[in-house]
Amino acid sequence: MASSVVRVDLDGKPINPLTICMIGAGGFIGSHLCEKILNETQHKILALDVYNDKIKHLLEPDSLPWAGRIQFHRINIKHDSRLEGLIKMSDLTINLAAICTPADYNTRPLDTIYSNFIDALPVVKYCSENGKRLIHFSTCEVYGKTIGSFLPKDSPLRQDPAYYVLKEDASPCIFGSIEKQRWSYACAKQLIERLVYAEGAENGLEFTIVRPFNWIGPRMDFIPGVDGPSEGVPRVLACFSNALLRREPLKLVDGGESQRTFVYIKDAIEAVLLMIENPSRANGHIFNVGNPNNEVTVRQLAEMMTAVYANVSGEPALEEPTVDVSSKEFYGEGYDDSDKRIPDMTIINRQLGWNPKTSLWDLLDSTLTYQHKTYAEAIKKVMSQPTTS
Ligand SMILES: NC(=O)c1ccc[n+]([C@@H]2O[C@H](COP(=O)([O-])OP(=O)(O)OC[C@H]3O[C@@H](n4cnc5c(N)ncnc54)[C@H](O)[C@@H]3O)[C@@H](O)[C@H]2O)c1
Ligand SMILES: O=C(O)[C@H]1O[C@H](OP(=O)(O)OP(=O)(O)OC[C@H]2O[C@@H](n3ccc(=O)[nH]c3=O)[C@H](O)[C@@H]2O)[C@H](O)[C@@H](O)[C@@H]1O
Repeated sequence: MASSVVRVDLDGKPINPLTICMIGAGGFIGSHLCEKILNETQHKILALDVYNDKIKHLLEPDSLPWAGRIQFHRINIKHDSRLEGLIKMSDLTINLAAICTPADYNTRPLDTIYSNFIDALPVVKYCSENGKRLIHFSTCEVYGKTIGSFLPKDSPLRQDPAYYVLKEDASPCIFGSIEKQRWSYACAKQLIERLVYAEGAENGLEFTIVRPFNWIGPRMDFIPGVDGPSEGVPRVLACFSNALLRREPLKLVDGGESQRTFVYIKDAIEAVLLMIENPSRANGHIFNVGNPNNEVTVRQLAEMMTAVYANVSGEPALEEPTVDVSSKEFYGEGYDDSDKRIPDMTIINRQLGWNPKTSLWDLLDSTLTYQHKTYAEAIKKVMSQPTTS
């Protein structure tokens, strides 16, 4: 619960209550950010989204302690004249709205580009024209592939961090060719970052850009056939959770050799709250937000999730817990992948003193406990129904 004690920022100054226009508040990150803000601060939220299932518990009933501090507006920002008014009413806008599942990047490239670039344009424009601060959500995918991935496989330089650690102010953005439509998302995100940056440089927009590195936790995406389309392909956490719940092998795309660093959503949200409440330290910056200590290959992730889920569910793992699939079979033509993603933490440490805390094992343990509690029964029901063909 938010206490009445005056909260102070990192420089010891009292934090005044803000009105925050949060676009995409009904998604995975938005739902955790709303929870954190309502529980720990006195800020008000204008929550904009086309869906609100993931924040329903925060909106109802009216007797909730924070009632009156969150207002849901069902708005599609592609075409809604209320957007500018809501931005004007707020001190700060946070834009989370996006198509951000890789299965869409090569199969729905137009929707992906519109969502991540065109639809974000009015938000940037209204913030700039009305002198409002903007926190814009980009992605670690803007880095694309590492420089090291172009070196010969046996080159010792591949072990040198200079060839793979991703730095906001130094690393280049390296994408594949145009027919590799995977990069439609990263390219759209890069261009909107450049636009936000240019609005800052030319028109004085106060902005912060966030580059999340694989934030994971409860409420991420959907479980196909339960709370999302049967044929839908969510991000890896939900794909692997779905397979574990159904007792099917986890699919490893192209051998599961790609590497990722995973950060617990609750750690990452702490960083966002620091950005919200420390504008003088966050404005004008681009921040990597990830956990460099939680690196695994996708194959290792699958093995760890299998072991954790066996503990959580009490059911032994399958004898053959994984199966290999090609990216063409799994994602279709035009897929490509980021090889390795280690965030450099210098800027966020220096500006906000933030560090992630939760190990991969611990975050998988709490997340898979949530998945089991939330979905195990529903999956059993779905699987016991006769299939229509
Ligand atoms: N989760 C991660 O690890 C991660 C990593 C990198 C970048 N990001 C970025 O962070 C942001 C949020 O990601 P998330 O994981 O919460 O995704 P999400 O899909 O769960 O949330 C996005 C929300 O935006 C809403 N939305 C999309 N288009 C909209 C529109 N036109 N009008 C209104 N609402 C709209 C969706 O309904 C959804 O609720 C995205 O910009 C994403 O690119 C997330
Ligand atoms: O989370 C992030 O930081 C960013 O990266 C994600 O991209 P990616 O990590 O490639 O997406 P995942 O679906 O989580 O896949 C991770 C890896 O697992 C693999 N994978 C995925 C699903 C599966 O069933 N099996 C499998 O091997 C993918 O090929 C990829 O190598 C998404 O693009 C965004 O949500 C976000 O911008």
